[in-house]
Amino acid sequence: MTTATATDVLPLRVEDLTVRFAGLTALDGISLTVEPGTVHAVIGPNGAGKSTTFNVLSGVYRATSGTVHLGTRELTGLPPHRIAALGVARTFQNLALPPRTTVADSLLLGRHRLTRSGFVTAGLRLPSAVREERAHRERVREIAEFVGIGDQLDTPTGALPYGLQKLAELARALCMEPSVLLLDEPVAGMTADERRRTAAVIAGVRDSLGISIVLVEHDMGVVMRLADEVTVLDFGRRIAAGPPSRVQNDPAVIQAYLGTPDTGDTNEEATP
Ligand SMILES: Nc1ncnc2c1ncn2[C@@H]1O[C@H](COP(=O)(O)OP(=O)(O)OP(=O)(O)O)[C@@H](O)[C@H]1O
Repeated sequence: MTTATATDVLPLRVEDLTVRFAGLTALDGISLTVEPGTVHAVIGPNGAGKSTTFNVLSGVYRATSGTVHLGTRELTGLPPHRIAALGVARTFQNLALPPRTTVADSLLLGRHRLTRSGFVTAGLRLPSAVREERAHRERVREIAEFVGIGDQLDTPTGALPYGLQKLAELARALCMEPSVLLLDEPVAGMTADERRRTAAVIAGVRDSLGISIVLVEHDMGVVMRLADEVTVLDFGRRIAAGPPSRVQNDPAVIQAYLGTPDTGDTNEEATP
């Protein structure tokens, strides 16, 4: 499987990002840098602003102020398809693959922006279009094998177990040949086995492909094992940042997850 080289992957820089919705400040001056080839987790209690961060990075929401750059290229304000074309791919919290389409064809959809033959040449089955499609199918097979679903290429995605559907979605994002991958709760709803398997694939995407990953995830075990760097949000503000071991023991983070001691509002499972 082809790998990205250090020069292909640029840092993703978020600077002083603020997003307001009709009086509510969802993000309040957030800054973070995703270094090339690292996993950067964005965590925080419900409503902290994680999804809003993702939606700005992928162009779904517009920033009220602040900037996002990939290397020197400004992404702020670009529409989602332009951001994707610049190499920032995302997966969704909920399954988004067409259930009756085979895994192979679903992954081919991910290669749409890399397809050069127009649909007339493809429709006429010109040799150039046939060659191009064969090359894309070969790459789809490689990527499917990389995430461990190579023997499911002819299966309709809807017939796969849940964990494999999520991996197919990750594979579709990889089919865009991104340099940055935004993963929105990639292990949510999975069994322990599926979580382990998916975490290993994500580590492989970083270690073997050199792709940078922004990870929003509630499963603290997965975050602490995978992340090189963690940014913690609470009520739209960055309350801590650093390597997992440091963030895990930060009193502000513990307090944000547990609630203030005098409210008695505790949630042991969510403790980082
Ligand atoms: N489109 C929107 N319109 C209005 N308010 C929004 C919108 N999107 C998010 N918000 C608000 O912004 C705040 C941050 O929400 P966000 O979804 O980013 O949090 P989150 O950390 O992803 O939470 P969760 O873990 O529950 O998914 C919340 O108060 C939310 O209600």
